[in-house]
Parts: sequence; C-alpha cells; structure tokens
Amino acid sequence: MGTAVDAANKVVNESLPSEKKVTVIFVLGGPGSGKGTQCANIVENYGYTHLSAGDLLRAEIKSGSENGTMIQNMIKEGKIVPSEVTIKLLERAIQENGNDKFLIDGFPRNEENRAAFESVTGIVPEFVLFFDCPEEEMERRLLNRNQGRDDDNIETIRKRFNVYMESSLPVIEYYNAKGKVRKINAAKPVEEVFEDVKAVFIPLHEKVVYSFGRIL
Ligand SMILES: Nc1ncnc2c1ncn2[C@@H]1O[C@H](COP(=O)(O)OP(=O)(O)OP(=O)(O)O)[C@@H](O)[C@H]1O
Ligand SMILES: Nc1ccn([C@@H]2O[C@H](COP(=O)(O)O)[C@@H](O)[C@H]2O)c(=O)n1
Ligand SMILES: [Mg+2]
Repeated sequence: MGTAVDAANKVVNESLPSEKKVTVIFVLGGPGSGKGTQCANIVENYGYTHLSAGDLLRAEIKSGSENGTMIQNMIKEGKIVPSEVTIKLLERAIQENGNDKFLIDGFPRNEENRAAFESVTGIVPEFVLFFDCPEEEMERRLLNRNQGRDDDNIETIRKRFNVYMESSLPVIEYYNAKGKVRKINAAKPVEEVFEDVKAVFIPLHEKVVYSFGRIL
C-alpha cells in the first residue's frame, strides 16, 4: 500500500505531459546563407515545423520578458545567448506544437549549445543540414535583407562572421566526424539550392510500395 506522498506524486506525474518523441534536424550555416529561406521550402513540401532559434529569441525580446534586454544586447553584439535561455524556448516550442518533426534553424551555435541541448532534452539530431556559402555572398545578402533586423549592419555582421568561424563551424565539424552532415552548396539561386535540398529529403519521405514481396 502506498503512502500519501506516493499518492500525491502519482497525481503530479499523471498531470505532466508525457515525454514527446520527436525527429529533429539541425539547420546550420553562416549568417545569411539562406537557412530561413530553405526551411520555408522544406516546411511547405515535407511537413516539418520550422523553429528558428534567432526568431524565438527576438520574440522573447518583444514579449517583454525579464531576459529581453540581455538578449537584445547580445544579438546587437552578435554574441551567443546562454544556452539555458535558448533551450528553454526551443523545448517549450516543441512541447506546445502538435507536430513531431522539427527543423531547428541556427542552433546549436557553439559547443555549449550542443552539449547542453543533448543533456537537457536527450534529443539527438537525425542529421545536420549545412548551408555552405562564401562570406562575400552572405554579406551581400544580409545587407540587402531589409527586414529591419538590429544585427543586419556591417559592424554586427562582421562580429557574427567571427563568431560563426570560431564557435559555430567547430559544431558542424563535430557532427561531420559522426557522418551526420548533409552539405549543400548555398551559393546558387534559391530554386537551385532547393533542388539539392530535395535530394536529401526525398529518400526520407519516399513511399515504398511492396507487391508480392517485391519493391515496385
Ligand atoms: N540562394 C539565395 N540566393 C540569393 N539570395 C538568397 C538566397 N537564399 C536566401 N537569400 C536571401 O538572403 C537573405 C538571407 O536569407 P535568410 O534569411 O534565409 O538567411 P539565414 O541563413 O536565415 O540568415 P540569418 O542567420 O541571418 O538568420 C534574405 O534576404 C533572402 O531572401
Ligand atoms: N543558438 C542561437 C541562435 C541565435 N542567437 C542569437 O540570435 C542572433 C540571430 O540569429 P539568426 O539565426 O536569426 O541569425 C545571433 O547572432 C545570436 O546573437 C543565439 O544567441 N543563439
Ligand atoms: Mg535566419
């Protein structure tokens, strides 16, 4: 027979949402390489939910959260926000969403992001979609983006490029050593880049039709 504490714990546990089993693809690449643009195409064609870490952080600033000023200052400086803040936002977005397939765009950005996400959530990405683009092209795109972002000015862009080279590329190398990176040449027109993206996704979503033991 259980104690009153056991009974209380049972009530608490039963009211918590059960662990959600999800498929996660990390979408990485330099600032302006086209991650957000291609994620929109993938969502439309393959039914994933797009979670951009940068968008979640910008929404957190707008919500008037207690972390808002700190996040705003870090983004203006092109710095990486502490992992606990970003991971909480990602976890919440995953839990609140009915889908079970997610593109996580712009995360992990450094080793701290990577290790903390894995230990806190236990989620291991299916693979990493890496948009590879030369810096001059990324700079041109960012300076022409015109979405009113505080960090799309040449001073912050240079800082973001430095952080990318020093902190984000090593994360891509980490996954590459595990055979998990799908590298895409992002220095082509949007439609051509998406053709290469499709080549990665089509085999994952192909319906295999069997007839009398043979694959048709
Ligand atoms: N293949 C492409 N060719 C030319 N322009 C592109 C291409 N892909 C995206 N763009 C444009 O470049 C700009 C940056 O693209 P996008 O916002 O998708 O990049 P991002 O990788 O998400 O950048 P960030 O890391 O800063 O969020 C946008 O104005 C977008 O329309
Ligand atoms: N994992 C992350 C992702 C982003 N940031 C901050 O947001 C800025 C904008 O990110 P985008 O992906 O939208 O370009 C980025 O420069 C960082 O300041 C972060 O801290 N951690
Ligand atoms: Mg983006």
